[in-house]
Amino acid sequence: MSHPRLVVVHPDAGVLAEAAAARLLTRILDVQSVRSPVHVVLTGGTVGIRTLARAASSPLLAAVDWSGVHLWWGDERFLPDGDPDRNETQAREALVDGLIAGHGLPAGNVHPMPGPSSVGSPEEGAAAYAAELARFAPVAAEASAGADDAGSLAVPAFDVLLLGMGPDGHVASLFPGHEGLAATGTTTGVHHSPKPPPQRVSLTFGAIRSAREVWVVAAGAEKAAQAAAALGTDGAGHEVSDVPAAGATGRTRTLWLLDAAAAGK
Ligand SMILES: O=C(O)[C@H](O)[C@@H](O)[C@H](O)[C@H](O)COP(=O)(O)O
Repeated sequence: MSHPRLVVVHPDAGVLAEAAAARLLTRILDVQSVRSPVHVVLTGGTVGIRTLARAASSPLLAAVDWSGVHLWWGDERFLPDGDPDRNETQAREALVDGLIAGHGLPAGNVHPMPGPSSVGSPEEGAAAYAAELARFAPVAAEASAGADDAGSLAVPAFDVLLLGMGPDGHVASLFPGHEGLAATGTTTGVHHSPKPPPQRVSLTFGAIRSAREVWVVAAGAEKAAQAAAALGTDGAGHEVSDVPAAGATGRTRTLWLLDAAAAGK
């Protein structure tokens, strides 16, 4: 990794979500002052969704030109459209549908990962999403810049990629010891997820690491051990296969936004 991770600790999960939301909106504003469109990857999980809900309540919301923003997902639970447990459903309820209804976000700029309502398997969903990602990929040269694995990755130039982290150190739907960790390309189907539901679709590490900035948001004492392991502050060496969050790095910046409990304080 060519740059250090920046760790910012907030007193509690509420302040963390508020600060992450403000940071996200400000980052979108900064990016769209120099380029458009802006590509943001959302995450599921309680902290990720709470961050979106706080963004929906922010006065900064109206400062963003949402017509030039595209929203993607880092992973999705392989559930029917509209299922309340889908990351997309929760994100739409928290923020996205309000952006479409009242802030000029084009519905076509929202790119959910397919589920069983439209494809037959997580693998089919992964393939369909890879094709959608490729539709928005910049020229191959830029797309491959900074990608870890050889060859260009056909994904948009993600400006901010949000990730939650599970107590086992998973990010997106890349779980310790799972085959998805080694997946090449941009997306992968996931089975036997230790976190329900068992079937999912996820970006690969290659797609995650292609992002300009990767932000990991985590709260709660149950995350402290894996956060320390991922950040290398527990004094032990850890393989990414054991602590997937350790492999979540951005091309220009990797930001860890924690509450005090997840920071072990
Ligand atoms: O589909 C999911 O569940 C998420 O994408 C997953 O990666 C989540 O972000 C982490 O499990 C953290 O979730 P919490 O913030 O709820 O602990």
